[in-house]
Amino acid sequence: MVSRNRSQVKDHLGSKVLNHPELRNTKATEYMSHEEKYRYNLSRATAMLKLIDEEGMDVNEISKVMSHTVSGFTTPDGNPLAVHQVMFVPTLMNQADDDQVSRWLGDVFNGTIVGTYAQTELSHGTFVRGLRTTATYDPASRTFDLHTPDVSAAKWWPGGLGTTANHAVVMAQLYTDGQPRGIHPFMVAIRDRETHRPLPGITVGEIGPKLGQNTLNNGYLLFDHVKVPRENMLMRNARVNEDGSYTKPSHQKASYGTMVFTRVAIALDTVDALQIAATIAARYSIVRRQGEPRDDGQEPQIIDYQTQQLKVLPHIAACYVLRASTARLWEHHTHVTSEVRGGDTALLPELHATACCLKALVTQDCSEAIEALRLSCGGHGYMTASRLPALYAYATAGATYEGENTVLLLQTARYLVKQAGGSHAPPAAGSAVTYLSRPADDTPFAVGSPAAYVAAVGRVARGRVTEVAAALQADRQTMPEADAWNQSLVQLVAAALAHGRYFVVREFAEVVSQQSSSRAIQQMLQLLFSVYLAHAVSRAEGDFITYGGLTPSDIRLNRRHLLRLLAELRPHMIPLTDAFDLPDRLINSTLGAWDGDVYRRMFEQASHSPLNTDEVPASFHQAMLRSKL
Ligand SMILES: CC/C=C\C/C=C\C/C=C\C/C=C\CCCCC(=O)SCCNC(=O)CCNC(=O)[C@H](O)C(C)(C)COP(=O)(O)OP(=O)(O)OC[C@H]1O[C@@H](n2cnc3c(N)ncnc32)[C@H](O)[C@@H]1OP(=O)(O)O
Ligand SMILES: Cc1cc2nc3c(=O)[nH]c(=O)nc-3n(C[C@H](O)[C@H](O)[C@H](O)COP(=O)(O)OP(=O)(O)OC[C@H]3O[C@@H](n4cnc5c(N)ncnc54)[C@H](O)[C@@H]3O)c2cc1C
Repeated sequence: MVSRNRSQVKDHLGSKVLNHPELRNTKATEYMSHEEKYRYNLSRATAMLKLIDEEGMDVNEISKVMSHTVSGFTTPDGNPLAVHQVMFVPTLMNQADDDQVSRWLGDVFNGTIVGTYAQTELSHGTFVRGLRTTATYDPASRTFDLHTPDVSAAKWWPGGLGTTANHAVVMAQLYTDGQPRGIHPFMVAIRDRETHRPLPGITVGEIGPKLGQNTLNNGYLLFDHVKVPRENMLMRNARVNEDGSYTKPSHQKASYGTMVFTRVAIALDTVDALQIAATIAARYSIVRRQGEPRDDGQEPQIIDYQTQQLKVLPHIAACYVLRASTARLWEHHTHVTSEVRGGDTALLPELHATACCLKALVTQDCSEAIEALRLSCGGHGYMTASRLPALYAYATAGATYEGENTVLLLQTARYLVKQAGGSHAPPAAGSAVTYLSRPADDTPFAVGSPAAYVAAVGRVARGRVTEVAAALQADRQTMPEADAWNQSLVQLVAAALAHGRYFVVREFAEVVSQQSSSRAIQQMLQLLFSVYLAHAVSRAEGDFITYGGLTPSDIRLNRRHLLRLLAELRPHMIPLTDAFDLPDRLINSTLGAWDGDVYRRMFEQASHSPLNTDEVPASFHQAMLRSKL
């Protein structure tokens, strides 16, 4: 099938999903039980999977229909097949060898095999090398013995594991010839394909309610000496031969590949959630009027308060800036993956560093922004029907899963300090870290010049990285490595975030400079960029004085500049959010519909409360009688 770019995909497939016979009629799920919600979301997830199969979608198309924009409509409480689609299938495609792919993929695509990615355990998520599920090879029977040594090593969290999947890619410590060989992936049947009952030796179930995403169907899993055929270790990278001899992978972290992919997907996707939240808050801020009437006799629209502009508008700019850099990362990931498949792993370390950093920066920025946008809607933003709480719950999960953000930023920092100290292979042409080995960009700071802001963001990144690299180097002379590293953790995280910010603004500077189809569009992109940059400086004024070359007077000027820019952006707020092209059914918010009919919608949703069915609910009398009041 011919590959389509992302925006074409949206036009082509968006309407297919919205008009699909099994998807077009939605139900409110707020008052459903846990089980009813699961059934509703699972049946819709299954319809989506069939659609993906029928359409023969490629990975770009799948990324669109699995994106939060669409999946918030198809599976509003979390997709129990998300991990199957986003992690299980890609792991098979990239880590199974050709024989294994042909053995399993037919059954995966016809829906006979439904899988999950079972890595995290009760006592270990972050420290993957510390996982304690074992896979011990026995050359006599040519099987692996999968075993959970105690309850703390139970797999805990995998999405879809609870009650949905019948297979799992299990990440386990491999032992051959009595030697530990590190973490490797194994394809394991966990439930019977016909009856769906757990197979012998398997204990499996669902972990219980969470802050949000309650039908992701996260589960637990324990193995009691479960025998798995040798052919079920995924063998594209490392191999175990029949006699138990072991062949190492071409890259020591080849088995971590799925995590890199998912981090890239999460970074891209969390911006979708921000776009929805920004659209809701923008529309509500126009409709909502409150305060002393003005000359025209009307109470002011809340967006005309300067404070409200600061709460809403920078996040609209962030949608544009973060969308550009995450889309670029997605393309770069595709390129590097094909190089790695061809045996060239040279670009992998930097891809890993960038994916870690962007996943962390984007999920942190987006969850903070969505919470700010929720607060900007006052009391009504607290209601489930505004959709803002669920959007927050979604974005903040992204700060934890697929690598807790602090830990991922430390991976990036490790790469950066090595680059700054010259102890890593020099970066390839076009690398995002060449600035570390060049003199600082001394473009003088000038309010109103995006290029000057970008240079200052670069000086902050360079200053943060080189400073912490030097501190680390000095500490290494006087204390053990682990202590020296721990001594610098806070500064390392700040350095990685500063690097991420520089990456993001350079990417957007390129987007603005390359935009040539319309002068008006270019001016609008420049305005959005200026808002993003001025806001970035206002959020980290200390850094810009310490490392960025700004003076206290520049900081004061920037504060005024930001507020002026916000006033300039305000008339464009609605067209800029309309441009996200989100139909009401995808936004699904009482506050964020296109027609602005907020108050009618709020009453309409209240009418669904089961407590309003009878004038006096039976439960009231029952509870009063029991409490002897
Ligand atoms: C198609 C679909 C598209 C869109 C759909 C939309 C969105 C999807 C949205 C939602 C998805 C749904 C649900 C999400 C479900 C989430 C699932 C999970 O959470 S799965 C579990 C994830 N777990 C983690 O991420 C664990 C985090 N920890 C780690 O990754 C590792 O422990 C570590 C922190 C990287 C450390 O590893 P280790 O201890 O082994 O390594 P060192 O730190 O010692 O480093 C040594 C060396 O290796 C390099 N390195 C580490 N990792 C990688 C890598 N992945 N690739 C390349 N290189 C790597 C590291 O940089 C060091 O290099 P050196 O300095 O030595 O040169
Ligand atoms: C909704 C959801 C879905 C998930 N889905 C899956 C799934 O499908 N499959 C799967 O395998 N897993 C899944 N997970 C698990 C997830 O990947 C882990 O929870 C995540 O990687 C964080 O690990 P942790 O829970 O061990 O956190 P911890 O590491 O225990 O984090 C706790 C604190 O310790 C700090 N910390 C830990 N190590 C360090 C360090 N080295 N340096 C500094 N600080 C440190 C962290 O910064 C954090 O503040 C899911 C989790 C969630 C919430």
